Amino acid sequence: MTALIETSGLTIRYGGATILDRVDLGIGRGEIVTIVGPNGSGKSTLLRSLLGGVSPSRGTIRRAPGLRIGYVPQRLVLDPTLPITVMRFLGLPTKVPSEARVAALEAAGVPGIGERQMAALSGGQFQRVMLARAILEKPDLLILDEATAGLDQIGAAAFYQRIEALRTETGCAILMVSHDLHVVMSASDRVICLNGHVCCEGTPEVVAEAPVYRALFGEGTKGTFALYRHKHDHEHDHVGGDACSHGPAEALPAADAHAGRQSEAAE
Ligand SMILES: Nc1ncnc2c1ncn2[C@@H]1O[C@H](COP(=O)(O)OP(=O)(O)OP(=O)(O)O)[C@@H](O)[C@H]1O
Repeated sequence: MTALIETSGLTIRYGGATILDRVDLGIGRGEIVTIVGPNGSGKSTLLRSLLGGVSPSRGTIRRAPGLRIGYVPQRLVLDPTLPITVMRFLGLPTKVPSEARVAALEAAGVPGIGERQMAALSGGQFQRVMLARAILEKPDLLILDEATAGLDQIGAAAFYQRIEALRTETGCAILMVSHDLHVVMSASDRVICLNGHVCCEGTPEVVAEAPVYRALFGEGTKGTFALYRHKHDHEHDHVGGDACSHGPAEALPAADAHAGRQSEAAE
């Protein structure tokens, strides 16, 4: 299986500053990948470059032909005085049949709020509407930039649960930036720790134990993730599961983990 999107030696410079340095990354079909990293480590820049908004200074980004990407931004500020219903919002900027908009709201876990005013939504409902908007793209890859920022723990857990269900229902891959180093969705097949370059990657458990992750985030996180979990009544195809075979001290070589995943995922 080839990756949906793949970067090779991706380097982004703004002026004289190197923001991303030779990042190699690949997202396979149906994978859930979470990016963590300190403020200013280049997470949003990486997403922007994958979305095509920033051109590489060096290196390449390869997208599978016809790749459809849905994007849930970090925040979208709407004029609170603007009277616009959820249904109308979902019809902008391109006209979408109302049945599709209703179905997207259902898939996002907020059926029946179509006639509500956007300005009257709670933070969690607003993010679900943004998710519905991304779902309308029928994405192969859903990219979320700190989509649970501002949600409380229960709201974030419910949001993650919906994301995981979406992957199961549609088979789309998920790439998300987590705003909270303590809380990473446990369904992540892979966590990538970014600090201008890929520091380490692997399953959430492996990254949480990686010395480089602990060195980067220190005692502030007690060196661990508080993983969001919920009961599973089904099995996941953990394409990144090869990283489990590495002991904690072996979680450093990001490129190796990626290569292992690629070969395991090969059909
Ligand atoms: N358009 C730009 N021009 C110049 N510098 C930029 C630009 N966009 C981002 N940067 C710089 O690139 C670095 C990485 O920013 P980025 O927003 O990608 O980090 P981040 O990891 O998403 O941060 P945060 O966790 O705070 O959201 C920062 O130092 C930022 O100031």
